[in-house]
Amino acid sequence: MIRTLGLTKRFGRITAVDAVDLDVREGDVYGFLGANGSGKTTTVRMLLGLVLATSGRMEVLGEQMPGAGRRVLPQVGALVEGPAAYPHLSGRRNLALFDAMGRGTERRTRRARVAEALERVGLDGVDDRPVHAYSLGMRQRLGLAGALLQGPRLLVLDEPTNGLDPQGIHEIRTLLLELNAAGTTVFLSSHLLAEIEQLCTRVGVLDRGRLVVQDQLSALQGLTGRVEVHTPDVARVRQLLNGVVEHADGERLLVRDADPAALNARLVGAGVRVRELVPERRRLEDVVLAATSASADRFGSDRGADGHRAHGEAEVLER
Ligand SMILES: Nc1ncnc2c1ncn2[C@@H]1O[C@H](COP(=O)(O)OP(=O)(O)OP(=O)(O)O)[C@@H](O)[C@H]1O
Repeated sequence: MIRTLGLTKRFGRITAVDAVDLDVREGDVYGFLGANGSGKTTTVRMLLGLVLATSGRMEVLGEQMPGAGRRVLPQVGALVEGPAAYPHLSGRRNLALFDAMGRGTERRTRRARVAEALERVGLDGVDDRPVHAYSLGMRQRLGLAGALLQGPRLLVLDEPTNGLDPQGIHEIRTLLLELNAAGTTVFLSSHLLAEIEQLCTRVGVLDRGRLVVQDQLSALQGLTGRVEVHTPDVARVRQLLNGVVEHADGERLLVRDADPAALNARLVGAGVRVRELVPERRRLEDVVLAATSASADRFGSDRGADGHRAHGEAEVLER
């Protein structure tokens, strides 16, 4: 759905986007993650033909961009930072104008299209208020409604939950998952790890303009080769598994063992009361922080208890 090769954008001496190779596949909910200033918005703007690339190639829906923009963009719903609207007009009126500007949109069905888009984003009850009376969250929803008008094959959203309260974030997340289940590919940028983790199937991470990670979320959250065991019989487990208990925190132990079933059988066989036993998975946060060391603090979290680098693969990709 989106492929770029060596996509680069320079603003004078600043390289905002540096040789990025994006690979967004049909059916993905692709999370484009990066700290503030890492180049997300600039990339999104290039994909939509709003900014010209300095160098590199881009394909959207299988066609070369920006050349094929007239054919491609009507099939792409977009929400880029700070959606614009006429403040003195209602949300409904704004959407009708927006729809009228779209290519080949049928006038006869406009009213129904606008009503459906307003309903989808939960604005149908307040649609006659002028937009200047909208909260930031309502404006964001209106922008999203605009992106949905044409029933797009691909949605490109720059920080779609910006300014929304937790309830609003939950509603947008549900909406995006519904749209995706109905066949829409979603590409969204965010600086929020938790948002990406809850929503996305595939993840790309930008660090100072460079794509340092790109993989399926499930692969990034791969097994660590450790098993987390919760038990009141901590001393007994330590005695039984001499040397492979790597970490203990109260009744929670981390055991170096790649076979949870065998471990469980051994512990239970020895009379240990096992409350919970799960294979440990890498956290997206650790993968991202390992790959973006210089900007770690900008994601607003620490490196974890032992400060370790989580994953060799991410280190290879690191500059
Ligand atoms: N029009 C411009 N002129 C000069 N520099 C720019 C321009 N647009 C962006 N930049 C610079 O390019 C870099 C990347 O900016 P960009 O807005 O793409 O990042 P971002 O990841 O979207 O950040 P944010 O989350 O804060 O929106 C920044 O250093 C920014 O200052």
